[in-house]
Amino acid sequence: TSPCDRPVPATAGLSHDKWEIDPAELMLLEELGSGQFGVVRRGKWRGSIDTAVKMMKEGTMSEDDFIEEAKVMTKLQHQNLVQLYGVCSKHRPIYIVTEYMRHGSLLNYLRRHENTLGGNVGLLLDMCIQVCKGMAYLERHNYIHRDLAARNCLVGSENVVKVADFGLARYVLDDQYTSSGGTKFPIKWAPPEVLNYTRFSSKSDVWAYGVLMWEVFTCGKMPYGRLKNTEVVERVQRGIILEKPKNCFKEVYEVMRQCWSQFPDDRPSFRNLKEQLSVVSQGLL
Ligand SMILES: CS(=O)(=O)c1ccc(C(=O)Nc2cccc(-c3cn4ccnc4c(Nc4ccc(C(=O)N5CCOCC5)cc4)n3)c2)cc1
Repeated sequence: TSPCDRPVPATAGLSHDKWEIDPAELMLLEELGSGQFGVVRRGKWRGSIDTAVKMMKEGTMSEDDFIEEAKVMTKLQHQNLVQLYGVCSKHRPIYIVTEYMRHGSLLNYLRRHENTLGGNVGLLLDMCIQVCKGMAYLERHNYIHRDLAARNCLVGSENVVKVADFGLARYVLDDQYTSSGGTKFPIKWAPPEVLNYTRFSSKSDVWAYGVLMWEVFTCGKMPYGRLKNTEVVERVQRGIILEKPKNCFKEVYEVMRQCWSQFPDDRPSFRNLKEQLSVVSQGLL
């Protein structure tokens, strides 16, 4: 066959996929935790940038689809979203590299600091408002989280709280986690339309946000206590909602109740929640 006589485009080889991180620029440090998805370690990127590196165990996620989505996720930038720096996808396991949050998950932080946080309603409300701001940004970009909960938010210095792993749930392969009948499905954070039809939307994120507010004001209690998933589904479908936490102002509980309206359209948007919560915050403090 005749050699290709087309000129080589000037950009050939220069296409630095900016969401692709060179593992040689990453120095892996101590383990931060692990789960069925693999291990998370602290890392230094380009010598000085603190990162968290999620090393995704093979078979836990549909990697090619995730890598494609990573291009979009790196563009989602907000002070209350854990920034995705990029991925190392040229080897297995793939690495998901994000900004580092030094105090770990919001859930563990609430439980560890219950004695100091419990009485500080202003701080608890501020944490809720920070999560709401991150979620309002995702809502504005028509981006659905699908697994909003205190365990999926992270705490940094000066009580900064950020939303993590937005959209990641779509790529988890474990159908115990993805199907609403599965043992790992987050039933206690799901509204009726997700339980019945797996219909996710920003309004199903708002329902989950109401449960996150309850987690914050109970300093990390398990919603519905030790009730079995089937019992929770039955209650949610009958319109029974979580009770008001002890040290929670009724104005704050009123916001949670709105998030738990049976019909998605009756729930506020995150944009509206942000306004309501700042009025409540000014009124109470
Ligand atoms: C449902 S799923 O899609 O399969 C899924 C499941 C799990 C995950 C996931 O990322 N999990 C996970 C597990 C462990 C650490 C992370 C994890 C992710 N991060 C992203 C940014 N920063 C962090 C971070 N920071 C931590 C964690 C723990 C400590 C710590 O040791 N502390 C003790 C002393 O006091 C301070 C805190 C410190 C910083 N931990 C994330 C993501 C997706």
